[in-house]
Amino acid sequence: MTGFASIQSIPAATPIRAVGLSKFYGTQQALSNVGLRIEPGEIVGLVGRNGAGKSTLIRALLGLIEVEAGMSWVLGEAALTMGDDVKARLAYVSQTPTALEWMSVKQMMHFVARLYPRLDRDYVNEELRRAQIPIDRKLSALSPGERQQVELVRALATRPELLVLDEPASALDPAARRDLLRDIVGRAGEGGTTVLFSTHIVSDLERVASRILFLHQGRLILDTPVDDLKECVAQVVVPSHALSESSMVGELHRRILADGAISLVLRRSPAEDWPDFARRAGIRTLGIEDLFVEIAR
Ligand SMILES: Nc1ncnc2c1ncn2[C@@H]1O[C@H](COP(=O)(O)OP(=O)(O)OP(=O)(O)O)[C@@H](O)[C@H]1O
Repeated sequence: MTGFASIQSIPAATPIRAVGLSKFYGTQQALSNVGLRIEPGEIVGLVGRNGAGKSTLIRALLGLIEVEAGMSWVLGEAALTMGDDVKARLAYVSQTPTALEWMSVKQMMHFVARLYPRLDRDYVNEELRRAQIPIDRKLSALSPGERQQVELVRALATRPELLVLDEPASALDPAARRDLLRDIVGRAGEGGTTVLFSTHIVSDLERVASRILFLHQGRLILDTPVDDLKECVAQVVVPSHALSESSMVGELHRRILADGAISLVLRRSPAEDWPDFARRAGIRTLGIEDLFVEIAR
């Protein structure tokens, strides 16, 4: 009984944790000192412009690439030396899946079933039938959308504790995308699966993510619950003489407008008020898409 009680009180391992991740490709810095922590059951959306470093971050978090600085842990284990037991609790779908291309869909699923005893074959059969995937066709002969669906079915069928998806919906049609999002929400809600996914599709984020990570030029400039975004991130436009050149506390982004004024994107904590100068200038709240566009300019 004592043993049972103590097992119950052990906290679940943090699905993802990272400190100080920095990555260079040659002289180009793709990640700059990124730290984060994702808790069990969260659905976290990772956004940022093309080339912002999203895929690099995902690969670094999972220990699929080496980094110049920092470290990450997956389900409590150092990512670079993750054991098979942890790998079996994790499912990852890359942006452009290329593995096992010479196999048919059916052969690939049989192969995966041998590696993952937890693979839910009924789910595989049902989902492949529902998506009308030609299961005798080679993976290399599928359309990009079909290929992406097969990978997602494979990943979801292993009933992972942690699901990491890099641009999972990029090749999917609206119906397939809706099914995927429904599945993700269902898994997180009922099954307690933790989900990290990158996307450019802002409406997908708004529909399913509980938290948003905004990556810009390799830096994690925003990490916030989606519900706090409207309250805590805003744009103000101020005359250039009103600001010093150095960036201020809570400043996420600044740019000079055609008339010389400065557009600032600011962040505050829910407990704080906006600074006086910002309230005087006028606060414009930003949705995810507005924020994306403002920072992308
Ligand atoms: N293998 C590589 N060699 C050199 N540079 C790379 C490599 N992989 C990525 N990069 C560069 O690192 C930066 C980040 O790339 P990454 O693929 O992580 O961005 P991303 O945010 O996923 O982009 P996208 O939204 O277009 O998929 C880019 O400037 C990219 O050109």
